[in-house]
Amino acid sequence: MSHRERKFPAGIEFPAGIYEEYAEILSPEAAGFVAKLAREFTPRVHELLRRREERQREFDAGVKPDFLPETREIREGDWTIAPVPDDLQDRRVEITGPPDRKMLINALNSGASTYMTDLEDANCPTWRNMLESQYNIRDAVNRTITYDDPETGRHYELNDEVSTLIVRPRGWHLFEKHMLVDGEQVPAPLFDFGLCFFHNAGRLIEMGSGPYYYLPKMESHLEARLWNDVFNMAQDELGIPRGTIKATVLIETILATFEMHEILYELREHAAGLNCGRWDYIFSFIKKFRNTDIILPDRARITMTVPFMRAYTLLTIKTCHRRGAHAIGGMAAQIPVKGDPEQNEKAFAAVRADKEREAKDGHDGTWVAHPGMVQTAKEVFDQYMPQPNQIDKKREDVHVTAEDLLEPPEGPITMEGFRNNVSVGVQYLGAWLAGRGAVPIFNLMEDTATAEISRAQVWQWIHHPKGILEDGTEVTVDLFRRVLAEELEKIKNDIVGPERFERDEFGKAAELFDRLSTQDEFVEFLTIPGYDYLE
Ligand SMILES: CC(=O)SCCNC(=O)CCNC(=O)[C@H](O)C(C)(C)COP(=O)(O)OP(=O)(O)OC[C@H]1O[C@@H](n2cnc3c(N)ncnc32)[C@H](O)[C@@H]1OP(=O)(O)O
Ligand SMILES: O=CC(=O)O
Ligand SMILES: [Mg+2]
Repeated sequence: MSHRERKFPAGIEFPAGIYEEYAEILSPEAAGFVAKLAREFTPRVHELLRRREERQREFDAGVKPDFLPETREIREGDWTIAPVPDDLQDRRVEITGPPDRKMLINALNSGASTYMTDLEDANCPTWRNMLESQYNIRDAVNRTITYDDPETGRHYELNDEVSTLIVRPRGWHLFEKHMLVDGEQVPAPLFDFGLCFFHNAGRLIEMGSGPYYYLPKMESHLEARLWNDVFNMAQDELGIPRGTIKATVLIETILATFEMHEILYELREHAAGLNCGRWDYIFSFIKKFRNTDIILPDRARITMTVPFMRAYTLLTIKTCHRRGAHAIGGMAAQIPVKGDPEQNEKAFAAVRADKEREAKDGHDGTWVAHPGMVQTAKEVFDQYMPQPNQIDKKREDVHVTAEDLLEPPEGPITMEGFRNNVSVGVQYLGAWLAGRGAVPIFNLMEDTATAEISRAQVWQWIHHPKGILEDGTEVTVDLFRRVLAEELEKIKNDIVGPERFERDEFGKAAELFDRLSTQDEFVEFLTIPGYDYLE
């Protein structure tokens, strides 16, 4: 039946229609469920986004974030989160990736403890991608997913033992323009979570697992409260007991770091831990303080061992363990390097070192971007964490102040760093506009969060009086445009080749990157203007 003949509850529209092959995903019942969530919660989403703008105005005026006086009792009180199910107890290696059919199968078969399938940083939100992802996830949950690669002839299917599935919906700042409820775009997280929960929660529970999520890019405990209310309503609607959903929150904004106890408290019936989303965290740090004195050096110098990043991860571990929650580490961007044994060895050594630091610090697990890295991360955690998790390592020796969290690392801005940001930024946008949300660039995994760092630095260095290269050259719009033109030539001739250069629409990517970098107002998320370019 075509979607036009199907009867949707009043007030629901799909302005671009529905691809017939994914029609079951947007059944009238599923769409009605999403619409209920949207009617109930859309006004609160807008209110919380306005609050983000207000706080930004405060930072622009010189106010520094701090721990909240009004929630002191929560920080000082003795409470823990509700127990987590067995299949979330041991999370030593978590693989992530977009819900592409082949990658879903490969990730679930990878030997990682869990797999976070990503509708967010690793995914480009075209209408087709959003529906196909839901379709693929549903097939994976039902264990019916298969894939036959037309290029290699290889057949893919799930092993008997697979990783525990966790889904990451988009963040509160995005709206799904292809579904309207009473004329308003549906908040993207409600669309993603709503469909996923509606189609899969019952089956997951039947199979002895549960509806598990990762929640991205939150900036306050009030945003966590909103998620908690969404979960309660969703569970009530489907007759699933409250507390069945388990959600891990990414601490990946500088503001969320000041409210970690509060976030866990709001979600205490549904919380499954916190994760150090390091790439968005760096982006958020640059973004929030862009109009202040704080300016960060080259992206390559902002490592996990600089003091403010260490302060953040150690405080996350201490906070989680006090509340009986898992503290998951983050993503090292290195992936296996094909055809270059020396670079390959370096990539593995970098991942090993990163995971060793995390395991020794007390993290209860970590992220990898590629199946080839699962074994390395597992070996490290097996060595330092023979038990399922190390929540009993309370890290009471850790003392982190607001000043520690806000101390920017020293270091130069170099021409090499500037060029790298320009090249990575435009290469990523080229891929993203062509529908791919995660790509290898210069032997590193790049996704929305890492690309945001590159383009935010370019904007800040152009607009900030301290945006001066170590050789004394001032970073200006003219310099940016010259470097962009030169980097585009290199990309076309030496990196992707003229054919992919055309196909991936580098013309549009350069136009968008120029806009993001040179316009006076900083764009909050590149995906917002980027979305206007998608069908
Ligand atoms: C900041 C953050 O938010 S981090 C979390 C979000 N980011 C991510 O999840 C990125 C995940 N990683 C990826 O998407 C990919 O690894 C990329 C794009 C970086 C590289 O992918 P490719 O170029 O395809 O890598 P490569 O060619 O080495 O892949 C080899 C095999 O591993 C598979 N593979 C690679 N990465 C993954 C993954 N993350 N999950 C599942 N399978 C994967 C490929 O599909 C391929 O399978 P095949 O041998 O059956 O054909
Ligand atoms: O989502 C993870 C991050 O590092 O950003
Ligand atoms: Mg992120």
